[in-house]
Amino acid sequence: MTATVLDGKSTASDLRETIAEEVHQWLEQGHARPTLAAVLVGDDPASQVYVRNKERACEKAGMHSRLIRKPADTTTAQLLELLQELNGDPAVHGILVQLPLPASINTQQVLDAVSPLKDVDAFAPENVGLLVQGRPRYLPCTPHGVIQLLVKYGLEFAGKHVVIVGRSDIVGKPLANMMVQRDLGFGPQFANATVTLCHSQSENLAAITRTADVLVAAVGRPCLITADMVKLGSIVIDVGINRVNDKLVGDVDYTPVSELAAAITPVPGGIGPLTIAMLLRNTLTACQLQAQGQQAKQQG
Ligand SMILES: Nc1nc(=O)c2c([nH]1)NC[C@@H]1CN(c3ccc(C(=O)N[C@@H](CCC(=O)O)C(=O)O)cc3)C=[N+]21
Ligand SMILES: [Mg+2]
Repeated sequence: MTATVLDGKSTASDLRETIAEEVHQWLEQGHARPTLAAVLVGDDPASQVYVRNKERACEKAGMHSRLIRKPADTTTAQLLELLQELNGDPAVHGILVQLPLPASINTQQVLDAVSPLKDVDAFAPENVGLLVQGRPRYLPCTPHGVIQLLVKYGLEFAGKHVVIVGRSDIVGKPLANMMVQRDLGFGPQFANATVTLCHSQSENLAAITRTADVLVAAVGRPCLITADMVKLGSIVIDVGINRVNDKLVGDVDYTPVSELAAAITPVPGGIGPLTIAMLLRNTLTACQLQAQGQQAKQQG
């Protein structure tokens, strides 16, 4: 078997076009231009690339992006002050604090300072709770991208065994929460999974992953998923982004696994571009929610 390669790049491009049209209509109705503020601390080269991609994607979709660069020696207190300003700025709708932050910074404290209404990463406890309860305000960008790609290719997963490797707050945990729901708006066939969430302490990892109908790798370790860990005819989603000798690779040993799987995502060109498209979606949603809030206040 040779796997279908799931094209995240073209799927993301289609989604961005749809979002751009919605932004256009939104502006025609006389609303404010959706604006994302991205906070980048220090000079991590990978973060520079992501943030630049996000900026470019925003502009192409008709949104504003405001990049706020801070030196690596910025203090936690200074970031808290910056976030208070952005929270209070009515021209800023979405706020993203690019991770990882320098080790000297209290990351949790900084993330907690982002207003839940502007939290386009869906990291805030309130937004995580709403998602767990099946009534999300924002869908987390990378997990949302995974589901959008499965929807695009008609790869239904209701009742299937989805095995996620990696329990991060940015991918593994929220994706598990999404896939287990009854319906998040993609239809019940793109929900209702039987989800197993694995991590570094899981015993017999390969025995579990071999039972996966859909296997998601989200750890950040090259070649973590080898062919012996994959069921014939399964769907393999590689969320890993690793730089090896200046080359970008995922967490999956791609060539041997692609000979077993029915469908597989490449790296690059898989989930990464979808993450950015879903960030644009959340920025538009943020702008719409804040316009509603303003209207409610005026009607008081
Ligand atoms: N607050 C926060 N939110 C994030 O969503 C967030 C973050 N911090 N920190 C870092 C991770 C990683 N991430 C990626 C986004 C796009 C690509 C992407 O577009 N990748 C391209 C290749 C890009 C390249 O060439 O480096 C691809 O896979 O084809 C990758 C990774 C978002 N993250
Ligand atoms: Mg820290």
